[in-house]
Amino acid sequence: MNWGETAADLLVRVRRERPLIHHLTNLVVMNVTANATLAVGAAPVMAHAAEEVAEMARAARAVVLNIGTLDERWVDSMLRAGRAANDAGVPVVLDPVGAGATELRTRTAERLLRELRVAVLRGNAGEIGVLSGVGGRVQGVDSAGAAAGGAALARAAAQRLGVVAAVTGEVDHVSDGRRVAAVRNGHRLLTAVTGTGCMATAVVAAFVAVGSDPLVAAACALAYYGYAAEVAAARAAGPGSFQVSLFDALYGLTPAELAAGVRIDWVEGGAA
Ligand SMILES: Nc1ncnc2c1ncn2[C@@H]1O[C@H](COP(=O)(O)OP(=O)(O)O)[C@@H](O)[C@H]1O
Ligand SMILES: Cc1ncsc1CCOP(=O)(O)O
Ligand SMILES: [Mg+2]
Repeated sequence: MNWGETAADLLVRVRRERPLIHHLTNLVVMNVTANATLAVGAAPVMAHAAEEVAEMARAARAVVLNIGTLDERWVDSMLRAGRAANDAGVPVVLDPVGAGATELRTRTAERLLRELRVAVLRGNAGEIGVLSGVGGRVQGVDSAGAAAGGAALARAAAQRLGVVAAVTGEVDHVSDGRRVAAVRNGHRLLTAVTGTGCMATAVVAAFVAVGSDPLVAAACALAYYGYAAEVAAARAAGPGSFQVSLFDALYGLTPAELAAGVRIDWVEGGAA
């Protein structure tokens, strides 16, 4: 499989089709994830009201559920949106922000995974470690480590939870329970800006909206995002200018540049 060509094709499709991405997301990243969705070439809408989320989810090409600043009403809206998306065949992408840090977050992420069909679960190692049962620790919204490495963790999470699991970190690992891909793009400045995991999830949703294989779409999305971060870091003086440059790089990368910059390989199960 030629990962560079595949990622470039998916980027072209996002920009051509401009899929609507319905986000139920947190108060911290509401604006930056809408802008990341736009910079990729997709169309964001943020909608939380119980009265409208089912209708909006049915009209979308992907739904993002992000529990970063959850409360009871938002969880109810997430379940309604997720059920409508499942019924309409619209993929659901879950970001379990802070699962493992508090009971509420852990229980809510588990409930969403139990009651909905989640296409892609994107989280840090601690969050996925907790939710998969492999073991992990989470402090606030950050990973404090997991009981297994990324590849084993992604595979176990996918198998146990019935999802494509995308475990991010210095290297990202994406698995459907059989195949595991490693994504080696990225830059450490991503750890110096809040919301960069949530933005990664938004980019994954845009690629999953146009792709037929959620593992491949998620891996290509993370490579694109990580490569954009590499380009942005080269132009940045620190976290502030890096965040601005990241939007510019996501927007400005050409498919040919992406094809040349992608660093993905199969760790297990994929064709050569
Ligand atoms: N040490 C690192 N070096 C390079 N990229 C990283 C590093 N840590 C995380 N990233 C990247 O930052 C983004 C957010 O990942 P992560 O920090 O795991 O999520 P979260 O912000 O949800 O905890 C991902 O694109 C990931 O690849
Ligand atoms: C700081 C914070 N607190 C609640 S949500 C949030 C943003 C977390 O974003 P990310 O997981 O992408 O760093
Ligand atoms: Mg996060």
